[in-house]
Amino acid sequence: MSGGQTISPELRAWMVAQLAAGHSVSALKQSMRDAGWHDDVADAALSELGPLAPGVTTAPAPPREMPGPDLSAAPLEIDADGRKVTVLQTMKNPRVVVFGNLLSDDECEGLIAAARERLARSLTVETRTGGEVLNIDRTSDGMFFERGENAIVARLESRIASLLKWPIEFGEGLQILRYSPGAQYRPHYDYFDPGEPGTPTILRRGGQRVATLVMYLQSPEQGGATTFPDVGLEVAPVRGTGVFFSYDRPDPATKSLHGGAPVLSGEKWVATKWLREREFT
Ligand SMILES: O=C(O)CCC(=O)C(=O)O
Ligand SMILES: [Fe+2]
Repeated sequence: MSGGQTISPELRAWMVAQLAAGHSVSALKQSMRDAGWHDDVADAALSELGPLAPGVTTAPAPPREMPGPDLSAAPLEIDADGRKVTVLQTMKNPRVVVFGNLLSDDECEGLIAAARERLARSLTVETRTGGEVLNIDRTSDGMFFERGENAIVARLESRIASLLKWPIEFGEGLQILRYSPGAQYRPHYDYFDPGEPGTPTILRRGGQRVATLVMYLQSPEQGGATTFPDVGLEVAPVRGTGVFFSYDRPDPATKSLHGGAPVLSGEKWVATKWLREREFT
């Protein structure tokens, strides 16, 4: 692209006015994205504004530290707190790593057994009170464990911290989801949408989510892959394995859009660990 010709005088005036009115660069970018601009074009337009908007830097933020396994020596196996976790597949953009031998069968069964009672209870409560709006985007049943709530959860959390080199305290409690036939989780981002009014409140508990580890506790018979529609990737939901993905900013450009494809037969159970920027309180 040739420099300096991206924006019309009208657009320039609008951008300057938005910034002068106190709107953030990211809000401006979101408006441009909503209007159909591609991120790289919006970035180029914003960088042209530089001299007109003193104090506003549009230079890319320095690379931040991110959770993730150390793959610098291309290991086939990683010792994670005493367990030999295998590296089955990796992708750079989006950042995706598929792990094998992440959990034992006993651990998978233990988590399911502990979650099952609570799922039953929470479903009863919901039906009785009519509370909790039915979410058509996610038709699985779910519950959360507290961090360190039982021995299996605690062991798994220290394994994850070692594997992904991220403090236990920066992780949310483990979420368990059960998908019956027909259930799915439509493609979504796990980070909190900066444009949503509730997001600043959510971010007070540990900042943004920066990575997700989905662990398969029970394979369905058919269906139920974890899909990454931007890159056409489908990860098979095989018990004991897991898929890790990270996103260094709350932006679709991370290509971290993902979902749980409909389960066609059998039941799929997953445990999800979300990692935050800071200590999650
Ligand atoms: O069930 C899956 O494969 C995906 C789960 C997921 O996206 C989530 O828990 O955020
Ligand atoms: Fe997700």
